[in-house]
Amino acid sequence: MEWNEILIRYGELSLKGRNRNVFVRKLKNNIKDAMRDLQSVRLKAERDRMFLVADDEEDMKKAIERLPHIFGIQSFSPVAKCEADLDAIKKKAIDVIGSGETTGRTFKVEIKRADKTFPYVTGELQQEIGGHVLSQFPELVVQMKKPDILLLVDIRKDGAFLTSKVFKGAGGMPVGSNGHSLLMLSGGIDSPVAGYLLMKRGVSIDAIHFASPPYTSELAKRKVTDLTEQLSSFGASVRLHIIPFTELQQAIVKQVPDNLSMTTTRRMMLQIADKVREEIGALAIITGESLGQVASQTLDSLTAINEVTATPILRPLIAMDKLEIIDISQKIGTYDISIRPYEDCCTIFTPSNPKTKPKIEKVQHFESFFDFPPLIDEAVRNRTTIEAFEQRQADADFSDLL
Ligand SMILES: Nc1ncnc2c1ncn2[C@@H]1O[C@H](COP(=O)(O)OP(=O)(O)OP(=O)(O)O)[C@@H](O)[C@H]1O
Repeated sequence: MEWNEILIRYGELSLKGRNRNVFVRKLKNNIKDAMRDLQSVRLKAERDRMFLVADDEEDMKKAIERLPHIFGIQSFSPVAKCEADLDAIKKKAIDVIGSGETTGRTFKVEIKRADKTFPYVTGELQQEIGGHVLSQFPELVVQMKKPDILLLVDIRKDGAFLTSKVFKGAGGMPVGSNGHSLLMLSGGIDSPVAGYLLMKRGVSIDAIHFASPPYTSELAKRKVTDLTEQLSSFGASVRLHIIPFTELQQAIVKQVPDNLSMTTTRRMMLQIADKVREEIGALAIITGESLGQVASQTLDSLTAINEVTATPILRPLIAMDKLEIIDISQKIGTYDISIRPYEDCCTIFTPSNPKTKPKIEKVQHFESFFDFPPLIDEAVRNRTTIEAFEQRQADADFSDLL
């Protein structure tokens, strides 16, 4: 079956009143971005829906594969086009219905006649087309309420457009329509899920990762770049900042008693993240923390860690169970990357008996014997930023075509 265009429905976007133009524009850009290598793809945005047109059949197939990942789309339907002529419509209706399962299904035809000059009234058309479909697929049963197959026939000036399949979109809001944040991305299971959930609410992200070579390997870094790439498939590219953290971790191990070193490590990470956040103009920091999961994630620990900044810390997983988090990570394709067995900087320096109720004054006391701020600034300065996922140039080259 050859589809000529895809009808894209916005869902939540339609609730957004005054902001809707901004949302639609963002969504359009994100779709363009995801399709930038598909030369024949064009987009037409209307008030409450968008059409993706592709002349090339392969491009159309790829577009159908990619659309379910893009936030802000509620559902989409591939559409077949024919001449606005009753016989042509009847013929096309058979192709469209025949492209899916018909056994044991209920069915209904719905007509939309934007072209009022078309020489049949809606009731007549419904009967003609419905009768023809039933003569070819006698197994179908007509049902007016909630049919399994709804054949939509939209008659416009430039032709008739038929569709019968509705694919579920990713929902949520277009990435970038709700501000920018910095995700602390560890390489574990949780933080990629945290990033995904905020992206789903329309937040665009940069990611920051703390690496401690030679204690952490190139393969551990690769894991994080792969996670970043996977997150980039949800509607907007993610830039990754890799922080050299070895010197600071060694200083922490020397200066701070074993049972408080995890708290200090987190406080240092957060201060570095906060400086990077400021430099890139992000408004909040996202982490994959979930209450009670490990010693550094008790309310007391989170309070002691949080004390170093007034920046909002978004913790979308805070009340989730590990199994719920794993379930999402499997669905979004990050789980298999996260379970690769390479050590994270925190795992290697993990103390044997970290305090679950660290006292802020004690932590501050031990930190005061060493001049940490210069090391923090140096780590921020010496970061490596991977822009590979942005492909801004590619976007710019392609934008004229859309
Ligand atoms: N090396 C790191 N680089 C960047 N962020 C980190 C790093 N280690 C930890 N974090 C951040 O701190 C959060 C808590 O980390 P921790 O290791 O305590 O928990 P976790 O539940 O194992 O999280 P994850 O599964 O994301 O590693 C992480 O979700 C992440 O946001």
